[in-house]
Amino acid sequence: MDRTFQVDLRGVVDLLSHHLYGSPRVYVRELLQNAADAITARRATDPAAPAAVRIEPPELTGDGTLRVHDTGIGLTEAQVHELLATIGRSSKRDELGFARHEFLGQFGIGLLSCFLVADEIQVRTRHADHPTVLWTGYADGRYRVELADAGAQRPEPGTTVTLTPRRGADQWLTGPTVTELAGLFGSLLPIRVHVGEVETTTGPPPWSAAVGSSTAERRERLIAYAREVLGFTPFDVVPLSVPEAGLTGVAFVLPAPVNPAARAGHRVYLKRMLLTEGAEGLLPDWAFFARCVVDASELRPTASREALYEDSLLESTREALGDQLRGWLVRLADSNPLRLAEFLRVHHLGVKALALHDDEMLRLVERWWPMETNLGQTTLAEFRDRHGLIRYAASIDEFRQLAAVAAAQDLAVVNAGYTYDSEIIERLPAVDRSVLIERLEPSDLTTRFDALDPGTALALRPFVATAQRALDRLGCEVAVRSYAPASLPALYLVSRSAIFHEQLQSTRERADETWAGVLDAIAASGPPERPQLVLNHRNPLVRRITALTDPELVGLAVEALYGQALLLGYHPIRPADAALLNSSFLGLLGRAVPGQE
Ligand SMILES: Nc1ncnc2c1ncn2[C@@H]1O[C@H](COP(=O)(O)OP(=O)(O)OP(=O)(O)O)[C@@H](O)[C@H]1O
Repeated sequence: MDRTFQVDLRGVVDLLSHHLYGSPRVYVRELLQNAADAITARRATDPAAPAAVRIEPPELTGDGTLRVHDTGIGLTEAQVHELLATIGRSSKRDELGFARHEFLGQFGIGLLSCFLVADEIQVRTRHADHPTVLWTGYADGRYRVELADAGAQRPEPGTTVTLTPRRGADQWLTGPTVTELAGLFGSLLPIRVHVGEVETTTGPPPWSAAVGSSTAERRERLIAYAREVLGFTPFDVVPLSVPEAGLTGVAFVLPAPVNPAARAGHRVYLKRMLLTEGAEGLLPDWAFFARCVVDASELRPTASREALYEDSLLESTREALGDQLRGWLVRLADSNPLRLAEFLRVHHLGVKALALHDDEMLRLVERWWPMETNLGQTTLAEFRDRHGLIRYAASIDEFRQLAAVAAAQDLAVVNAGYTYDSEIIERLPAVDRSVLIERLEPSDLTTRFDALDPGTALALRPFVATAQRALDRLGCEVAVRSYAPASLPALYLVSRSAIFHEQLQSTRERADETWAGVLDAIAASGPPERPQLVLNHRNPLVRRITALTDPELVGLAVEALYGQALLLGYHPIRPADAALLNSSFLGLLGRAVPGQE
């Protein structure tokens, strides 16, 4: 024999309050929603019917209850039995069970949220000329349906919901709280809502065309709205519209940088009822510089009505909104580059992240974002115009090591060590094949240095041999060249393959046998170029050192130059380097300080 499920209402209410709804305050939203839907339903057949909701908090009812009156369609006795006695039953779905477009509700559980704050819910309702019906439900699952006495008939169609607060929940029903919640959730509703004498509806959304006669006025109004509701003065206001989702609204561009990883919360209304002040997933991740306030009629809520339901419509809406923000950026670049520069100063990380997969944004960054170079700040486009190609150092350390020396050789270099910069540069040729790029290889610099004349080179051979002996154990090659600036005595240059080999070596020392074997195989694939200490023959001190005859002093001096070049070039100091720095310093000090032990 088939049986029917029994429902433990207390269990369901517990589930709702602890696992579905974030706070008991949602009961106000659910009541407003039912009232608004009932009015919509009545007006579908009687467009001239009144459309008003009045909430009377306990301060006005005087008996400790809260009452919500609406001029909606009301329910017949049969409907009361059918709709109010079955959890999950709703009049707002079509024959196929789909949510009906014109209504806010769809799940058939909203009224239950009143049990979060009330022990008893009473619904007094009248549909058209039918008699007034009284339904009383209790938190323990009992309910009663009765017809009202002749003297207690409602004079007009509509519904009054009366809540008797549960112990400890009175604060959710007080006048000030209900006024605040009715304003929060329902301020944009297209019907008038009063709590006592106070109207909590404010008319159409502030971005709608009906508000403010001119665009400038509307903008001012929106800026004031952002200040009041979101707490900041926006950098700009971008109108949004996605007809497919029945969405209208605005994006407020934030005036200060935000952490791109921080989830952006948007204020979302569905059919003019506040869904949430912190919706996620409305904009693409890269658009973290904007906060939206939107109203949509086609997007769906999750059952808790506190978030947007992730479906293909939300996905295409997100894309459309992303396009609109991108369009705003491109327009700004064309119409007001100064303003764009200001925007980029604040939000360049977001724009750069976007440029990694968006050609238009890539061009925008190339044209407008000033990058650090060893010849001052310039945009990539200017740099390319001036130098024919984009030469860049891919890390900040590499740039620091080489910037001054490269500049002295008339070699312009972009510092592409900041987040996304080298990826952006490397992506440019894919979008515009005329763009030439070249990653600066530190060891390439030596090819720009002047060789010494053969006579000098020959005379320096003994010195180079002694110096080389001193640095052999550090795996470093010694060379003498002549280059600018003369003030720089020595430069330590490592090719990228040598850096890789060094990292491989230090991992090898810490690795277990299997892993070490793998690393050895990689290392065997090609002998690394050795790092070079390039002494500068134009430097007066270096000249004096090359003239020394005492091999011990030559060793100490070269070791000291090696250490100094490492430090100046921001190279990592290995234990062997640290020991050498120490011994060469003490050795030189020992030589410098006169006297016997
Ligand atoms: N004020 C009202 N006037 C007329 N009918 C109402 C009213 N409140 C509730 N109802 C009826 O009771 C049904 C159940 O209401 P309930 O709030 O539980 O669910 P819902 O509004 O249909 O969906 P949701 O769970 O999404 O709010 C509604 O579908 C509606 O038919």
